[in-house]
Amino acid sequence: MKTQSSNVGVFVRIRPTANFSPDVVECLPDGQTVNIHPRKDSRKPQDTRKNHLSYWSFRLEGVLQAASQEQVYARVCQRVVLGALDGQNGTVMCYGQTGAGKTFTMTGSTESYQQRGIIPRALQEVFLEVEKRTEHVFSVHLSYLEIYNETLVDLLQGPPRPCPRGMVVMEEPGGGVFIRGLTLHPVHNEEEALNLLFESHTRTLSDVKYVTAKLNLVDLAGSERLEKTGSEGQMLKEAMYINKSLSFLEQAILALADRRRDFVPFRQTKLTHALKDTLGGNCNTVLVANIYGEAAHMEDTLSTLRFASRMKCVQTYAAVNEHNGTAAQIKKLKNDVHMLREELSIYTTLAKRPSSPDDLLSKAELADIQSQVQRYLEGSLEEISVRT
Ligand SMILES: Nc1ncnc2c1ncn2[C@@H]1O[C@H](COP(=O)(O)OP(=O)(O)OP(=O)(O)O)[C@@H](O)[C@H]1O
Repeated sequence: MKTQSSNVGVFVRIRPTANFSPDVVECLPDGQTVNIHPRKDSRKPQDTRKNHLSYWSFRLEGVLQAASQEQVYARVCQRVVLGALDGQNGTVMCYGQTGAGKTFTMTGSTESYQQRGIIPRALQEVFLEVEKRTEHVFSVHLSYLEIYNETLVDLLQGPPRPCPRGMVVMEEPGGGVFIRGLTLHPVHNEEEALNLLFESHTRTLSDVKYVTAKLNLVDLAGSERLEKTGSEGQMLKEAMYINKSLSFLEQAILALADRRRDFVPFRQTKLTHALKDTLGGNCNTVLVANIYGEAAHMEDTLSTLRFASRMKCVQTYAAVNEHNGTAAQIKKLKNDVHMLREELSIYTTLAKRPSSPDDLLSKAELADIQSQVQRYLEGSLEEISVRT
């Protein structure tokens, strides 16, 4: 399997607001660096120490300031979608404080067509590509999962009809994950698929191999610190769960970014468990860190950018998920049968016995050979032994 190793692509997108503070959030002309300068507090004495860090600098793959939805899609998501159509898993994820523009980036606004976000654009691109790539047959499936207070919720399952065994994050051999019980809906065009997350599978007819890929489009909950939310009751419970899963996400990312750590705590929450192959696994992963460019939000902006720079150190290993199709398996079995027949005829020739095994072998011997052949084809027997 051809594996491509790369670091998570990290972008920062600044929500355009009336009170943008260029003296606090400084975007360098390289289009990749954002410097955060602490606000000058006139009540505090100025720090005159030499070498005192006077600002924080973050270098990312791109700083998206005043970028249109089209530009954001092209920079952040297009290559991930095209990778998925070639058989590589992909994830695009938005992280940031409440109101900083995660949903706007991921889903977009319904106000105008130009304002549509990554999900509808990705769906459009998938179906345009499916039409273009006529040499392949594609099947696209879509599911929509919400993780709410550590409970997995299938948003496409209609009226409450929970999966009899409940939904569970399951690990596959090879490090992948899937959600058992999450419904996969076949979709045939953009309209059927809009506003939903999706999984795409491609199957090649002419070739004997086919590839599969899943594409995760993730809108995370707001990342602000709990004490700031000032919530009570159910809202407090929600905020606590959000805080818990985002801090476990941060722990997993810290462990992944540290090459000396050989254990990564993925199973602590549903979020990190479900994103296991996205973070450090077989996946092309991109993060958009959504921030406000306002002085009043500097603390949250800093914590979002710190998270983003840790994410930058995480390496993933995207591989084309190639499988042998049923046709290939049938062809292989036919070949095996052919080879076995030839082998058998060589044995009989060598023993100068009549060419038909029926003349040579007793019923029990024949049954034994047939059973050996069957087990050989199934892979449970390495060698066939024939009496000569
Ligand atoms: N780049 C942008 N251009 C125009 N409007 C934006 C942009 N980013 C965000 N907004 C607007 O700001 C508001 C808040 O954005 P959004 O709902 O996307 O925040 P969020 O980060 O998803 O918040 P939450 O954590 O509550 O889900 C929305 O009205 C959205 O339309």
